[in-house]
Amino acid sequence: MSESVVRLETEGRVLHVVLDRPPANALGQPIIEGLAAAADALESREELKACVVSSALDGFFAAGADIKQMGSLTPASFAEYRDALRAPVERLAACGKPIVAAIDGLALGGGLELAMACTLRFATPESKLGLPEVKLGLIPGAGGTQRLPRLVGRGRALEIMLSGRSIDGEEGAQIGLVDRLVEGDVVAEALAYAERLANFPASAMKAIIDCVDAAGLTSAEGMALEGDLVVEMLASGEAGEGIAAFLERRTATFA
Ligand SMILES: CCCCCCCCCCCCC[C@H](O)CC(=O)SCCNC(=O)CCNC(=O)[C@H](O)C(C)(C)COP(=O)(O)OP(=O)(O)OC[C@H]1O[C@@H](n2cnc3c(N)ncnc32)[C@H](O)[C@@H]1OP(=O)(O)O
Repeated sequence: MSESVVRLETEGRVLHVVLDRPPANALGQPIIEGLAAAADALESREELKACVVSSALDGFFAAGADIKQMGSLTPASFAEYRDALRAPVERLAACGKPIVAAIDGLALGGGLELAMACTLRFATPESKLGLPEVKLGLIPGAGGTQRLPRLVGRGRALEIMLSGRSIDGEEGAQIGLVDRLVEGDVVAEALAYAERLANFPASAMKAIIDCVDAAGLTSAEGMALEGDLVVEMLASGEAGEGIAAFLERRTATFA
């Protein structure tokens, strides 16, 4: 099932990971499995030297964790899926090969967290990026509270996560969340960039990434705290109201 919603296409020495789970690339089990398969390929196939992650869906990169499946989860199963989603995302972040997220549309919640786990983000000006978990009574739980501050600074990260607002690609490029603003075909540009990188030694590219990230885009303590608190939020009645409101297409009312 996962191979149909996450296509792994080899283009020379570049792995092109295409998310294709209508209607919004919600990060449910099939996509989680597909991302794990992508991490397997990057870790095991030496000939693959770079990667692009894109979406086959018009208007969506990925709209985040699957809210439709969230409402039925207990805190224990939510924690299980938190770890199931985090695992491939962190493996991609740690694979030592450059990964470009090619964003043309909505990258929200876990969708943006996936993009932030990539080495670079290329986006169109009209793309929308955000961590709206607070609107559901949740918090980002797949590394967003760790990576966003290190990419854009503490203040901007807090302003974005506390408000749950989305920013467009232009603003993303201004604050350092988007590394290349692309008018037109962002996937083609990302693939062309990745193909250029694939001509360089894998060891040198890994060394550059390792040195830049030596200070870490995440900390073990921070990831542990985020992981515990996202489950705590789900266990609170607030997240139940947030999830129900989304499913009932109404505005949530929090205490
Ligand atoms: C079995 C696996 C369990 C899966 C749960 C995993 C739990 C583990 C999580 C722990 C880690 C946390 C990870 C992360 O930090 C948490 C999150 O990502 S929470 C979700 C954050 N994202 C959002 O809040 C966005 C919600 N969506 C919207 O606000 C809007 O849909 C939109 C994206 C702005 C688009 O709006 P519109 O253009 O008006 O379109 P619609 O609203 O009608 O949406 C179209 C269609 O897509 C469905 N959809 C959109 N987003 C999601 C989603 N996140 N999950 C599931 N489905 C989604 C929407 O319901 C519509 O479907 P349709 O009604 O047409 O069938």
